[in-house]
Amino acid sequence: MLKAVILIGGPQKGTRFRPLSFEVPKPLFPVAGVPMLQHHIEACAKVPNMKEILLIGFYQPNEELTRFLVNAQQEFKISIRYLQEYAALGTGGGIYHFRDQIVSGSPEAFFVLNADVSSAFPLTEMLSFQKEHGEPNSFVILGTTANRTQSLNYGCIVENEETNEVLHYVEKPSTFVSDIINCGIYLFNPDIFQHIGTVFQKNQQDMLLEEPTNGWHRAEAIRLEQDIFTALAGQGKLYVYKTLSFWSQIKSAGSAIYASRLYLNQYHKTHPERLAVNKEGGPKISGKIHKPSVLGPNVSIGTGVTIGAGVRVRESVILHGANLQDHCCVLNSIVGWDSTIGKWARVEGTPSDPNPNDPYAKIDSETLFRDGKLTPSITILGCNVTIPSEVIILNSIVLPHKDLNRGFKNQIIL
Ligand SMILES: Nc1nc2c(ncn2[C@@H]2O[C@H](COP(=O)(O)OP(=O)(O)O[C@H]3O[C@H](CO)[C@@H](O)[C@H](O)[C@@H]3O)[C@@H](O)[C@H]2O)c(=O)[nH]1
Repeated sequence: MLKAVILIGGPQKGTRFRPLSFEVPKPLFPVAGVPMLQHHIEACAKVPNMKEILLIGFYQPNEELTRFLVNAQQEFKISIRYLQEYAALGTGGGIYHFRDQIVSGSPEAFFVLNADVSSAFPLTEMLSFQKEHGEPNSFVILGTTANRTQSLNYGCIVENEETNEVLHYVEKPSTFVSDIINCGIYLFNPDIFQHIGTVFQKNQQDMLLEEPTNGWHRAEAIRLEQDIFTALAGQGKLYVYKTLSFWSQIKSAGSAIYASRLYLNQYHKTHPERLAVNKEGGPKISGKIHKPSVLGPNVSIGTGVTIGAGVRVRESVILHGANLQDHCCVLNSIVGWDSTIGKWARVEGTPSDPNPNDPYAKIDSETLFRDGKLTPSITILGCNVTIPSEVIILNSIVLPHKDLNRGFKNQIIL
């Protein structure tokens, strides 16, 4: 029997997602029309013999999360539970803290997935790889290739090219180590807890030797990457399965639009019913869309959205209840819940897509500011924002409930 754990983190971590994360926890933000996490859950539920999915994080359970869990359990007919950490315990500390829940029922193996990635999730392939390669109780990291410069933003893996054993692991190195990067998707078995346990014991001893500190939970804060993988590399225990299928991180709102595009491409095969097509009997788009409007490519429209005549939308996410009035234009933007864009207004952002001429390029999740200036990025309208008619909003972030009276360029409107 198998299980899966999804690491959903907690509120402090979603800062590059503001102001969208004010309304909805980042893991529930819609990517390609469904909550980010649903893609993980769908992939896990498809794996034969999968018995349970555990979400581990330090969000306070709220109505939105509970509703999502109840709906997902019904839709995917699998047990899904949320386990809340008492503090941020890191990527290894959370699974260690809840190890009894994970090993209950004696799963022979379990997946661990970072919530903030989009992927084709080749989980069954990882299982077959584990059976064919490596020692019976070895662990598998999903890897992909990045270009040299961007590899520094990820965990980097040096492998034995014949056996795929991980010989060397460095988390976000400062100089080039390898172009194989960690995708944040792992296949473990209960043996992993012995390794995490050793680090926990050591942390506890170190703490006893130190001056009393304020973080009493520090021994339990353990990072899989730096504390576990680095030590396991070269021990014949850790292997890398390299995928050629799509994979991208979702750190910023801009990368959510890019991830939507990746999933929408996949929907042609996996979920054609979720795609709008221009034909009789095609999927019904909720909301009122007038004929001369042009939507796409890569546009997701939430429920209850109203779109007037002659509207143009591309590379954007329109969240539920928004109202796009006649002839407005929305490019590379996220339009928040219940926001209104006036007639002939133009809301535009700058995409941060990976270089299309480099097959190994990844999306750069830029910081908000560079050299004291706002980095041009997609435009984000928080919820319930009103943009007047005939103005231009360019590369800006508008906080919720703003009623703008003119156009803005390269600004955060508080
Ligand atoms: N439960 C829990 N989850 C956490 C915690 N800290 C982080 N997470 C979750 O763990 C995932 C990794 O988050 P980060 O710690 O921010 O790491 P990162 O910069 O995304 O890098 C990781 O992912 C890359 C791939 O996207 C890897 O390349 C890299 O090696 C590393 O694993 C995210 O889904 C985040 O929500 C924690 O204390 N508790």
